[in-house]
Amino acid sequence: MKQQKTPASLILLFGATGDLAKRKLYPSLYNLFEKGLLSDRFAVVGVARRLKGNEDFRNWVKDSIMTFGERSDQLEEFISHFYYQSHDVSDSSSYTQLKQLVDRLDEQYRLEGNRIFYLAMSPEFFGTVAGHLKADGLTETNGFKRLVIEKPFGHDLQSAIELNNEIRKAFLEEEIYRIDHYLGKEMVQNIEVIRFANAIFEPLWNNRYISNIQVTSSEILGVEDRARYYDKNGALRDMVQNHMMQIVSLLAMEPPIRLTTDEIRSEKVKVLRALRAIKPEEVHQFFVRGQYDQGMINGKEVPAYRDELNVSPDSNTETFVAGKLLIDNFRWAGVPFYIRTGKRMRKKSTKIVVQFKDIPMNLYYKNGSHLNPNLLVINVQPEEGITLHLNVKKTGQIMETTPIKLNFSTNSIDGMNTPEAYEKLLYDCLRGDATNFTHWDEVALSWKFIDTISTVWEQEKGDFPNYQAGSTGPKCSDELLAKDGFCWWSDTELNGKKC
Ligand SMILES: NC(=O)C1=CN([C@@H]2O[C@H](COP(=O)(O)OP(=O)(O)OC[C@H]3O[C@@H](n4cnc5c(N)ncnc54)[C@H](OP(=O)(O)O)[C@@H]3O)[C@@H](O)[C@H]2O)C=CC1
Ligand SMILES: O=C1O[C@H](COP(=O)(O)O)[C@@H](O)[C@H](O)[C@H]1O
Repeated sequence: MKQQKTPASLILLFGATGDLAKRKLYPSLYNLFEKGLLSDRFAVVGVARRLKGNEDFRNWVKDSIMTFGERSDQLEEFISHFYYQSHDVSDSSSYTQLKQLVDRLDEQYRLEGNRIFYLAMSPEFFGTVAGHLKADGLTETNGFKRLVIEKPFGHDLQSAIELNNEIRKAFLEEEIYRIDHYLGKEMVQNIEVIRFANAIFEPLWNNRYISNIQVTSSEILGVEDRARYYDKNGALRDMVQNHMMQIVSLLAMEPPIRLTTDEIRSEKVKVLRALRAIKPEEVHQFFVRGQYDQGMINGKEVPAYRDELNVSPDSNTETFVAGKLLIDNFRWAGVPFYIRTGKRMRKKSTKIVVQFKDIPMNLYYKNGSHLNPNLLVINVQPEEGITLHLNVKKTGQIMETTPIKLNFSTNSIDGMNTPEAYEKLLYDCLRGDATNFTHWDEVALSWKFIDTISTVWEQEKGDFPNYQAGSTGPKCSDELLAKDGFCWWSDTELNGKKC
């Protein structure tokens, strides 16, 4: 099917000089433009404080694309659609002027009143901006209006409810696009296709045949220059509440009756509703945490988390989380979903491993054959693809088995994938497809689950630091699986070492 062009639209980008806009949004929009997927009738208005005017802004965007994207001869034409307003979002008087600019561009580019409001700035401003957009008439338009909102969506359930109530005064739920960039990743989107387009997987996709599922997202990076945000949030809120729980929902959901936004979301929500709530006294049994110490990464010494800029020297913030989730429904009763994420780990890798149950009997034991469990590995990044681990006969005279891998890999276009994820999500949002954005019900249910864990962790001092930068995380993470008789399928194990 040929990809459709997006409808004529205006993108009003708050936080136009920020890191996210520069590294991800401009290169992604440019890719859409270059591929001919962006309507010729588009305009972008950037809002921030530090630049002076259109010219300054266009150079800024150009620089972003030349640094983080690919330059081509269409760049000048692309940036001619960019406009800027220097504006402090807490200053109520600036919105009238912004409305005039937006209305003028609407006419100039024949945008039919279609408006995307993208909030790529600190969450403390989300409510204020949404309120002004309505009060000052920017949301009064004949076309569509959509609010794209970045993470974090709240700090806990209560703050998320408050934020949601604020933005709902100006936008309907179906007009709100809550970004979870993992949902824009090629292989995360592929989970659904692997499951629902292959007769060999779906009949086995349940507690009769699967022993456990593991989702790992490890990063080499530390907190970089985001410590002010990160130290108040930690890995549980930064990665687990959103990305990891979204992946679990996609792995565990029932087949939707059709591939519409509502049907898919409704199945994901059912998974989150079936998630077994952890009681405060059970937190240690189900979740463990870590914080990195100094160590070596790629031959370079890196500091401990507590020595990073803007991190408190006695910080109790976790940079690593591993947990066990149980889904109490007919399909998944008794199957643990293990999740693990951490900063300053040995490798950048996001991977899902589905471990199938052992067959009832090993007929080949007499020749010393150890049968490895069958595994389906979904490589999300940096490699993209799937690997199926099977046992076959070792070539030769005796009936001996040997493990093999059937491998499908698609080389990722952008190495780390993230710009591509934003490109897909921007494209979806412009076309009004909210499937790969999180619904309020999903946000609320995942905060409800997470809140018990964070409350317990905040009340107790973590035994930190407890893992070296450049390692695979703290010992307690391995112990979490070992007590259930499993181990993490890291690269060494996947490459033949026994688990
Ligand atoms: N960076 C990333 O990789 C990711 C970021 N996010 C989320 O995206 C959002 C933006 O993050 P990021 O780009 O890193 O943040 P930055 O701190 O880099 O950028 C913040 C932006 O907001 C603008 N701004 C700040 N205060 C005001 C104000 N009072 N009035 C007008 N503009 C203001 C800044 O511009 P100026 O100073 O010129 O006014 C700047 O453009 C956050 O919610 C973050 O959690 C999510 C995932 C990844
Ligand atoms: O949302 C976030 O994700 C990134 C990791 O994203 P990836 O696409 O590189 O896997 C993480 O570094 C960041 O802390 C978090 O806010």
